Amino acid sequence: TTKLNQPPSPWRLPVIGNLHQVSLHPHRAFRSLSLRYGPLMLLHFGRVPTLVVSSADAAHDVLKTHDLKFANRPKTKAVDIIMNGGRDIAFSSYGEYWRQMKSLCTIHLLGKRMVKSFEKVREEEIKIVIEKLEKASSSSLPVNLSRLLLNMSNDVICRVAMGRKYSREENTSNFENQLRKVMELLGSFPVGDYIPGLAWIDKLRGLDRKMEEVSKTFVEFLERVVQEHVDEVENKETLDFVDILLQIQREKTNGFELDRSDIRLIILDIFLGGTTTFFTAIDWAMILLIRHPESMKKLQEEIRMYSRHKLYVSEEEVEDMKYLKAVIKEVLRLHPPGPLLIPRELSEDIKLKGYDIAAGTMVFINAWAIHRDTEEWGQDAEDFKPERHLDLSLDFRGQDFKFIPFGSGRRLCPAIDFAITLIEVALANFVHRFNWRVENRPLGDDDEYYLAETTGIEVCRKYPLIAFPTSNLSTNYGTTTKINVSG
Ligand code: HEM
Repeated sequence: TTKLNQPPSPWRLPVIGNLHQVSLHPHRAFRSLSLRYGPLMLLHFGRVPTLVVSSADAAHDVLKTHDLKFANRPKTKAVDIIMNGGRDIAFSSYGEYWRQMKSLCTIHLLGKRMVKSFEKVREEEIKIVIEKLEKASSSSLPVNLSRLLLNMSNDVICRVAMGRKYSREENTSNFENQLRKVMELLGSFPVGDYIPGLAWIDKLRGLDRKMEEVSKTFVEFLERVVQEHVDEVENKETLDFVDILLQIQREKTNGFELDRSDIRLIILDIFLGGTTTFFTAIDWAMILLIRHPESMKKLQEEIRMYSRHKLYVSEEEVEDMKYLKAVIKEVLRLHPPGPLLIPRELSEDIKLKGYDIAAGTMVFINAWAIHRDTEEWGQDAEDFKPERHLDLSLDFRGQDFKFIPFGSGRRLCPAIDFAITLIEVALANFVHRFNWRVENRPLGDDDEYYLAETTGIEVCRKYPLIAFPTSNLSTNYGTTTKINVSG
């Protein structure tokens, strides 16, 4: 090792390495360290060498120049138990199986034509939220907007993936709780992954048992859903993801060989990839707009210009709204739902910017830090300023390495259109129909409260957004079905 030129590393402790420096907010801890040690920094999580990438230039080298070599995901115990040994899209190693599953999802499930086919589902679910907001508005009561947005995200994904809501109406709490448990366990920190000698601690904490339990519950639930689809006889107007996957299984479309466990894993992946990310993006967008009234006003004016006299802003109208798109880009810049993307693993030894990086190194791309880099974004990089995107042709599809909320390269998120379409139309409607306010905090700690983050790899706002909607319409709404779309 004396001959190797390794990237700079902070001082580390025996056995645990740099684990004590990670903190509850790894993206923040990594940025502080990278300001001292540079944009390519080598840490050690127990026995696992871990490269942290914190500049657009270094991200370009990893995600573009050496994309193929960085295309694996690290295997963790949680992935192994819950995701069936990582035989799925998000976690499996780069290879033939992953290639097949990803192209199947990109083309058959998440392509533009499919996204369009679910327009009605989005509209219905957004109107359900609008109806609740109208009720709160007429009685001047606050709503737990975060809860409403999370339910909406869940319900859209449920209907798109499985044809109906397996949710609150019938025991959803069960389904939603299980989903939350999976997320928590996938983001948990099994000590044994990094320090094998201490794997007994995970057993003692009951982590292994919880993972096995949650995996079993999900297999049973998803198996029931797939079987219900097999047993269905009626011809459906709109096919959901399970229908399409079963069709592909029957017809072996494009040579895809799918078994039941593949179908179950794809659906689970869609839930894991979709639910919190949608919710997180809209939740941040709402609080940032509420706290920046000048941006809120500009956005409301733009929406009114394109959709005057309409009760519902359609997806077609949203297409031309440049300021709305700039707002969403700014939200994803400041608060990417996956601030460190999803970790990668290097498959062979390479040289990167003159440094030697060994095969097996785990890699975090600190998108959060890159999105706030003053060299790339200017001195006001920390400020919420949607205007900065109006003159930039910068896109989030993985070509501009200073802006990578959906990642880049082979592992790019396959659901960009799917995600952005819902975020745009939902935000346009909530902002168009209502004026919003939140109460000032009695202790004057507004920033600490409203901008606080959860811990872990997927980061949302910590505290629920309790807000007061005031309807912009005098119309009274009874039920969702009475809402007149054309106005
Ligand atoms: C605002 C919404 C979303 C954001 C910000 C987001 C972000 C990301 C990121 C950062 C990655 C990792 C990329 C990389 O390693 O380079 C990813 C991967 C992935 N996302 Fe998304 N995502 C969103 C919505 C969704 C939705 C709605 C779905 C499913 C319907 C989804 C499914 C996936 C899947 C399956 C992968 C794994 C791809 C692979 O490993 O090849 N995502 N996403």
